Amino acid sequence: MKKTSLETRDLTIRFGGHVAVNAVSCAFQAGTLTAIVGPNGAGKTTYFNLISGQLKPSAGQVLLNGSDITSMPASARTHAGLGRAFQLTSLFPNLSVMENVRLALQSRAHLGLDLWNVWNRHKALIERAEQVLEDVALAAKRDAHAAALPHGDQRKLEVGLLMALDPDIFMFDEPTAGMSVDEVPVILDLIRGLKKQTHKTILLVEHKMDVVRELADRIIVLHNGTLMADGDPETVIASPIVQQAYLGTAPVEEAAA
Ligand SMILES: Nc1ncnc2c1ncn2[C@@H]1O[C@H](COP(=O)(O)OP(=O)(O)OP(=O)(O)O)[C@@H](O)[C@H]1O
Repeated sequence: MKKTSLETRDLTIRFGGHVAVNAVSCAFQAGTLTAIVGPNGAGKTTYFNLISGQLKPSAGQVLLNGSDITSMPASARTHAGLGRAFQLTSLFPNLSVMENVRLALQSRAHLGLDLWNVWNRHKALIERAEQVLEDVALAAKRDAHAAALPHGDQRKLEVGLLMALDPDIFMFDEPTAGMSVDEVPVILDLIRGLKKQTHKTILLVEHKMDVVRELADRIIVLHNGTLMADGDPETVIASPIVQQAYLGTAPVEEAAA
């Protein structure tokens, strides 16, 4: 039995009269990549925002390793091991690619004051930063300002920063959106690599069904903020709700009946 690392219980948020996430109860396990799918406006990003602490729920709870973190701020959740790729605009656009990765690594390492130790760890940190840049295929652009990178490279850097933080729980929100076809495999390879670390929990919001089909161990479907399906990829992809949402067959209400 795999260990539950993250759980939401009856998680709900209302914007005025609109219920964007509606009583979603779901447990996520270490060693499992769960894909979250659903039509545009289904509530996927809002659900992520509630988990990572960018939004406060109207009702319900978020639990991390069994502890209630519903009122914990986003930064404390990151320190507790919940990692999400953030938009670069909120990071350090005027620093180089390398400096951004080093800062992410440093914030994780909590360097102390023992100078010898600082030097040794500093060396290890530089090596690790080099590795992260290799992994996201940005080594050649290490000195470029983050803000000057083309969109696809910025997305790769976001993922690189997340890798540098090395959280227990990885949250990816459409990590390959807007990337060119030759950039996509870099990100998919990284996620494949993460899956081999069986103590990691991975959540992936993704529209591309071929990516979902290949990577997911489990799929959950959100529709109008409600959890509509949950199961192994084959079963969920074949379900009427997914067929309708992605392939435009019978209307959902009919299909779900
Ligand atoms: N801050 C907000 N204020 C009001 N309504 C919001 C807010 N954030 C999201 N919504 C609404 O909540 C619903 C869910 O939006 P969300 O972005 O979570 O959907 P999504 O499944 O991620 O969609 P997409 O696949 O298009 O990214 C939408 O109807 C959206 O308009």
